[in-house]
Amino acid sequence: MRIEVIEISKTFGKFRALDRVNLTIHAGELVALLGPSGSGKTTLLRIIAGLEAPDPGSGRLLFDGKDVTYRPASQRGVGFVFQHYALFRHMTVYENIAFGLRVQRRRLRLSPGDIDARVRELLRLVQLEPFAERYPHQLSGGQRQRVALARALAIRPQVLLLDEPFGALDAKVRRQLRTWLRGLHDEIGLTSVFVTHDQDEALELADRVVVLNAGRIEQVGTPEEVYHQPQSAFVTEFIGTVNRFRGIRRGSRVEFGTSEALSAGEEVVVFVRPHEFALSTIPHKHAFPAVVQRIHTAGGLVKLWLMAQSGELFLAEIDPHHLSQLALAEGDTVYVSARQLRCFTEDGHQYPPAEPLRAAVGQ
Ligand SMILES: Nc1ncnc2c1ncn2[C@@H]1O[C@H](COP(=O)(O)OP(=O)(O)OP(=O)(O)O)[C@@H](O)[C@H]1O
Repeated sequence: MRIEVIEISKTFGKFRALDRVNLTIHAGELVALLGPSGSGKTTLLRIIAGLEAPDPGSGRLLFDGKDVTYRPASQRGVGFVFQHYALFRHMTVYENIAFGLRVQRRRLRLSPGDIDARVRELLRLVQLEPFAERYPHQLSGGQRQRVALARALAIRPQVLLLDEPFGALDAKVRRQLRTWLRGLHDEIGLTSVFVTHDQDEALELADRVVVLNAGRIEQVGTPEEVYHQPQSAFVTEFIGTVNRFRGIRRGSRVEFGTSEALSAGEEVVVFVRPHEFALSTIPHKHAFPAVVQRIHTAGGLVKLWLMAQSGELFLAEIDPHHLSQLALAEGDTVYVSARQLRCFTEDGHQYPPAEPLRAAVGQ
């Protein structure tokens, strides 16, 4: 099922939770809605579900080209899973999954034999066959969330909507369920949309990531695109770890990290990811000096907290072998250049790619 969101806005009182949102989700895609708290992720998901209506006359929602903007949720063929699994406590796993099938309109309702076959198939799909007769309180959080998924899938929806589906679970179970959900999505060929504020979850799981900020879409792209080619200062800072510097741009040259009075030019914001720095113990033209504040060696990469002469504290990551070559200790001076940087105007706009920046740093 292809989902098209066209110019949709949503206002609560005077507050605009969604501001003219446009988005196409292709059939079979797994898409993440990612953004900080209050950015409008849940509101957008609820509008797609039919649990919330967009502002009257504000826009349209199409499913496979058909206008469903005002179609009730029960007639959209969508399955939902929410953060708090909301299973029926007095029903077994089996009954929870069967519930949606038993209450379907008579015209659509399956025979008892077919309902049983469908529930058994779902129990197998979510790997809970041995737990069919248990009650929700006898299950772990991850198992309960899989029951919620089976229940959502029982009506054979073409669209699966998930709101922070793993939010209440611990990190290890979350990771397991993520991998499992990806497999399930591919196996049954659904179109799935899930809300998360966890960037790792979005980047690992989704085909495409929609980054929301204050009710607007900042960027839509594959995980690689939003990570490696962020199109705004917001996306650059929101996805992955990044250092932010004040800088001055003159043509294709950018200066930052220096205490010298910055030469005349346009004030810009410069972002460099920790692994994009090159460190040297020898001064050179494109490097600025910084003092090593702390060295953390636990983990695959060494983390170095450095202080530039400008007073800006920043993080560099290098491999342990490189650290031993540099023989750095806390308090030493190191010369820093950036292999790659991203540069934005003060109001968050990126320079057009037509004007490539030389990776020039320092004085
Ligand atoms: N029913 C409502 N009445 C008034 N304001 C609302 C309502 N629902 C949402 N909002 C407001 O709209 C904004 C967007 O809310 P939404 O739940 O979509 O954000 P979110 O990105 O999902 O956030 P979170 O990650 O915290 O769940 C928030 O500022 C929220 O307070």
